[in-house]
Amino acid sequence: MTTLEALHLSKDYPIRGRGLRPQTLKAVDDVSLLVRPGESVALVGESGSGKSTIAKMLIRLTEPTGGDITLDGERIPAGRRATKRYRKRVQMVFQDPFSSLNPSLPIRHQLVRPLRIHGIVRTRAEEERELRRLLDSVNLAPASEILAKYPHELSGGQRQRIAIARALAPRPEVLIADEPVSMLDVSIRLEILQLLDDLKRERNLAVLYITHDLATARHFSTQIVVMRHGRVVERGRSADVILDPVHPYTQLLVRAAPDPHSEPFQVDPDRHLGSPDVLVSPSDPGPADERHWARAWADDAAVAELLARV
Ligand SMILES: Nc1ncnc2c1ncn2[C@@H]1O[C@H](COP(=O)(O)OP(=O)(O)OP(=O)(O)O)[C@@H](O)[C@H]1O
Repeated sequence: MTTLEALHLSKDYPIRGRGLRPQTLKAVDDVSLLVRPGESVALVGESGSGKSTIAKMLIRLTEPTGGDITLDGERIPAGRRATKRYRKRVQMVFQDPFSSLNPSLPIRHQLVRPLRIHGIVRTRAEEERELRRLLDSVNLAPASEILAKYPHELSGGQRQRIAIARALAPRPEVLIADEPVSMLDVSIRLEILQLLDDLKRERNLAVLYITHDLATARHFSTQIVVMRHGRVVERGRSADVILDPVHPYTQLLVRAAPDPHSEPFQVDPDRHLGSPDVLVSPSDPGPADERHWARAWADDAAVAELLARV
């Protein structure tokens, strides 16, 4: 199975400065990461710290300014074919299931496409079998009903399950999950994170989990990497980073995190996750306004469309 490694990754964006001279923003500055099979690494940090830029570089949507990305120690050559082979192995789950699925296509179409593009199925019979297997793996049933639906006919949680099934379709070895539950209702966030965790174990996936949420980062990840202003300020075993943070910024994040022991946190009573800190704060940002959806749709849909093609 596959280990994903980022070595001294950096990304500069040109920005308009005050003077005439062009300036650059170091969105990511010398970041190294290692994600092993069967392991989840959480990338945490405040908004603008560079987490999504790292995800975009790792899925090869953005070219790094410097550094390398390797799979099992091998650098990925440039070019469309190599990118397609890479994306068969490294898949992404986006933040917003309301926008990452094409609203005008039935679910069947959205799942069949990656199966065909990556040569997973050859015959109609194989296609049907694989579609059912995919839906089964994300706990969605009955298959024939779900496959005939359009995204707007599904709930947010169901849509994110479909997005996860689509990411699993090429049978990837690495999954990048960029804030996979932050747009969902608080009541279903844990279910989706638990699903990702189960899939990681069953399929020995290497998972990079990008989040603002320290509690779920700790519970669902082996390692936590803390970013600030494009740089890694602290990393280590999840429990160590949360319980004994060394860097003042991590200490601040931990102090600012909602207290999982105080009301009104919610937990799914049917799940015994073994840790009181796997709770979700209802004060987290919920669904945003209409304009936000429109903007988010434009972004995520374009990216998901691009990934489906290559
Ligand atoms: N295409 C771009 N052009 C210029 N600047 C960009 C671009 N994309 C991101 N940035 C800047 O890079 C920095 C890092 O952004 P990034 O989206 O990676 O942060 P983030 O940690 O993922 O934030 P969030 O949690 O809000 O998604 C920010 O200052 C952002 O404004």
